[in-house]
Amino acid sequence: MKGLTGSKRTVMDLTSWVILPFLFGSIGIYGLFRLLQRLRSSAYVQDAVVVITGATSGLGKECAKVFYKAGAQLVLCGRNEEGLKDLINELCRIRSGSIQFHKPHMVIFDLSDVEAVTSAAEEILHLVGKVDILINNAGISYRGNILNTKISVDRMIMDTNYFGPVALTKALLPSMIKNKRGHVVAISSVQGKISIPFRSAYSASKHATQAFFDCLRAEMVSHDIAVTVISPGYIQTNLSLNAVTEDGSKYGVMDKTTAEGRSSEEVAQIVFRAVGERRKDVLVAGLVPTLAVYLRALAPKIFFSLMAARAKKERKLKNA
Ligand SMILES: NC(=O)C1=CN([C@@H]2O[C@H](COP(=O)(O)OP(=O)(O)OC[C@H]3O[C@@H](n4cnc5c(N)ncnc54)[C@H](OP(=O)(O)O)[C@@H]3O)[C@@H](O)[C@H]2O)C=CC1
Ligand SMILES: CCCCCCCCCCCCCCCC(=O)OCC(=O)COP(=O)(O)O
Repeated sequence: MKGLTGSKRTVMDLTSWVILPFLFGSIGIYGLFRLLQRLRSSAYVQDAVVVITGATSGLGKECAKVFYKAGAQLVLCGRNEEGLKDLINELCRIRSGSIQFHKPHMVIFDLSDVEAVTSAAEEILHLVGKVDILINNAGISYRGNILNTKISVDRMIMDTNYFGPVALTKALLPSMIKNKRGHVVAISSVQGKISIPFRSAYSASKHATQAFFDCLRAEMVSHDIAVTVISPGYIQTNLSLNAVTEDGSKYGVMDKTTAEGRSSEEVAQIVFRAVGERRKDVLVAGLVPTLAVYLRALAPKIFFSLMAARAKKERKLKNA
């Protein structure tokens, strides 16, 4: 320390005795906090009966893998029997460490058919007796101009993305309440918080989803049933390929936005953590979509002008 001036020595003393211990201490406490949170999440999911809709592809399939590896008893739902069988075979090939795995069940039904949904709920309860966590993930997107879109297309999107999950949730809630344990998850979208041009039916279905499950959360507090709404931005899945157009035909294009989205593995991990932490509302988006959500709430006039400009630009590109 010879040759150091008094003020330099004070700065060094402050760094070694106050700032560094505080920094390392904080990192250590944060690390411990995260570890405890992870252990709590794992304990919450282990041996829990988890129903996942839309498990045949994309985010649903990845959620199935994450929850299976955490020891959940899965009920995988979808329309495609072969796809579900392949997934079950893939899961059963995963080697177990210390966690006891459960062989998944599958239930096949079309979410856009409310009667089929009600029978499926009965089948689920018959198979596993109870449901601890319901993940309403299945969904379909849309591309089109409101003026040219058949009302049957609007209905089909609402049936699949809104009425189907609502019917399934209503059919399973009484058993959750009876068991005094339950958690309902809705996979919505950034488009459940803001509407963008040429997505009317999809965006409307996701806004309705947000509203319904926000209401459910409040009504279920007295029954101790948790409700989580997750609103992701673009994810690399088949969503745009499977989207429907104005006349109900398949869009069949892998959009650049979808291809450049987050990986479904990453989003499935976020879903897992959000469920384990009993989060209420989770926006999984980058800076621009997040700012757009705030802009819609705080300065709607600016947001509407931006959307009008976006519609004009997209229309021009289409007609070019
Ligand atoms: N990809 C993205 O950019 C984003 C996706 N999301 C949401 O994530 C969720 C999952 O979509 P994602 O994985 O991306 O897309 P995918 O198209 O890859 O998966 C959609 C799943 O929903 C199922 N499904 C569709 N229609 C029905 C129906 N009528 N009855 C039963 N199941 C049906 C599909 O089953 P089948 O194999 O039978 O067609 C499939 O398993 C959706 O709710 C979507 O809105 C939210 C934000 C962004
Ligand atoms: C203060 C600066 C604010 C800047 C705001 C600018 C407004 C920019 C608009 C951003 C729009 C983001 C849209 C994101 C949409 C999205 O992530 O959707 C997820 C999906 O569900 C995808 O479905 P799709 O079928 O549309 O591929």
